[in-house]
Amino acid sequence: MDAVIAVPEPRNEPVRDYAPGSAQQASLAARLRTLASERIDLPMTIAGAQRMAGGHRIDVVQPHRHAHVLGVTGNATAADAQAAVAAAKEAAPAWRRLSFEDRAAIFLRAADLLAGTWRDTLNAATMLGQSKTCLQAEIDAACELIDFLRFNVAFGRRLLAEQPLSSPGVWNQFDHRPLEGFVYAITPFNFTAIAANLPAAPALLGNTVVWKPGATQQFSAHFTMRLFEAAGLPPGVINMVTGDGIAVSDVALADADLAGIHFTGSTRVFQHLWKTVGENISRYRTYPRLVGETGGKDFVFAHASADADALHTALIRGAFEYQGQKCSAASRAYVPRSLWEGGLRDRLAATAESLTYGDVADFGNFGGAVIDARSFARNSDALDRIRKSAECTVVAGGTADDSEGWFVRPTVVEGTDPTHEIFTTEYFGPILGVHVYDDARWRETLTQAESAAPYALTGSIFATDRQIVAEASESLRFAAGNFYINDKPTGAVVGQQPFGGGRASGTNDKAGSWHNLARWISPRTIKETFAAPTDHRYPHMG
Ligand SMILES: NC(=O)c1ccc[n+]([C@@H]2O[C@H](COP(=O)([O-])OP(=O)(O)OC[C@H]3O[C@@H](n4cnc5c(N)ncnc54)[C@H](O)[C@@H]3O)[C@@H](O)[C@H]2O)c1
Ligand SMILES: N[C@@H](CCC=O)C(=O)O
Repeated sequence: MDAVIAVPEPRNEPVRDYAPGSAQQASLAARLRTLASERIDLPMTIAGAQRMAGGHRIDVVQPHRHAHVLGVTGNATAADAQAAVAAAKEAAPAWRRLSFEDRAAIFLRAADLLAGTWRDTLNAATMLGQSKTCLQAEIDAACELIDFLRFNVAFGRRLLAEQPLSSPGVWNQFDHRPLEGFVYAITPFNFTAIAANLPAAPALLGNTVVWKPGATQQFSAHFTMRLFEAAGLPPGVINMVTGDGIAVSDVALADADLAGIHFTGSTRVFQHLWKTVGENISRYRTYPRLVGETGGKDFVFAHASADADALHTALIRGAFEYQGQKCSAASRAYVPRSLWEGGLRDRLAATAESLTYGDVADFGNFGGAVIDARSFARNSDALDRIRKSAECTVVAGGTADDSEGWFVRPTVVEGTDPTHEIFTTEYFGPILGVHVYDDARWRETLTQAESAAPYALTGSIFATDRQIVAEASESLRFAAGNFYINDKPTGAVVGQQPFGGGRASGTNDKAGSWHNLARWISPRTIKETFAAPTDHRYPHMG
């Protein structure tokens, strides 16, 4: 078709509230019961074919009831990885020849399916496999993923429209090529939407992908792959391999056609991948694009002029929603003594103690369990150290129990030393460190907080005094890629707060924005001259 096609104008997907007695809650509860009653195979998908990975078997369980196995997956071997890389290469020519509109239609259809008949399935899988409450699943597996799919099409269309100037007699064009080679997408356990977006965004722009989800997210990743297929994704465009990824990296990072890594996860793993690419740099046909969004130690800085009610709610939601397992979670707070001793400490402690963590299929619970035994050990070991530390006072929580699920209680710790590990280390659990400062020392405290941790992902300032807001915003300019004024540091919405951070938090390529999509194209500049010169001599030569 000869036309410049407009794409549908995206709007953020409305969030359902699943109120008690609603048809929405009843329908989701029914899907939860069905998925929990089955024990399914969680295979790889390579060139459109499903088969179990060749390595050892891994049980995928409900974190809040770890004896309950939802499905069984396998660890991908080097042979599995080679098959996935080969399938991505094989599918590439036909996929990149399809028009942008044809590719976009597949992902727009996936968004519509997810907004409709697939919504309960992906939400229920995310609740059971990742221990999210219905609201936390809804804002992730439904709304954020629908938004990624729809907004990326609009951002992609805008990128393709970007063309160079042409002077008289010349026509200059950008050919927005996909990368030359395959993209390796490696995704974290904590967001179903991120896991889906990391392979989908490069694929939209004509790349083919090897996707390695986190093993503990494999239950919802399985249904995400089925959703893409239902939307018409051709075989080989996204090839999903399962397990820990070690053998997959051995193969993919050594391949001459590795064109990019799209990673979200811990800083440690991303640095390992980057170093390996560096060691292999002379093997590659082209320099691989390295996009990684990684860890955080996200802060809330409160000034004495802050609204105490808003601050209290932001700390509770920011630190303890999804058990503190958002990369954006508030895990360190700086609070003036007047507010802390004026009631905030007691209120925060009482609310934290009242939060119910339990089975997420019980819609009355505020949260669930942390993801696995490794996370439980990391958090309970930290609590042991905190309890023994002379610089720390546990104000709420401080306990953990893994007898049925990997439960860590919402914990508030007052710390006198702002260089203590509670202000510098990412625990990825429900532990909030609070440093209480003398009101007059807010500026020194702000300066210390700015670089207390190596990360720079999210952060908030709470103040009603505009001078303070302006000064803090300037002083903290490089301390967070997503900065919030009088709001919690979590809950970024696609198209509204493009997400990502700097320093040890990543390459800040802003998932769900044109900035990220630009990393998955390699423009070719074409100059055509209509009346080419036919005399090599210049006028100044006489
Ligand atoms: N900045 C962001 O946008 C963002 C978003 C979500 C999560 N995170 C971060 O992710 C972390 C939590 O997620 P996680 O526990 O899944 O992270 P992780 O780093 O443990 O794992 C991430 C992925 O890397 C894989 N992996 C590990 N070693 C590998 C290797 N050698 N080769 C290939 N794959 C390998 C894992 O299996 C998983 O799929 C936290 O640090 C959190 O801050 C960041
Ligand atoms: N984008 C999410 C966090 C993603 C990381 O886990 C938020 O803004 O809360």
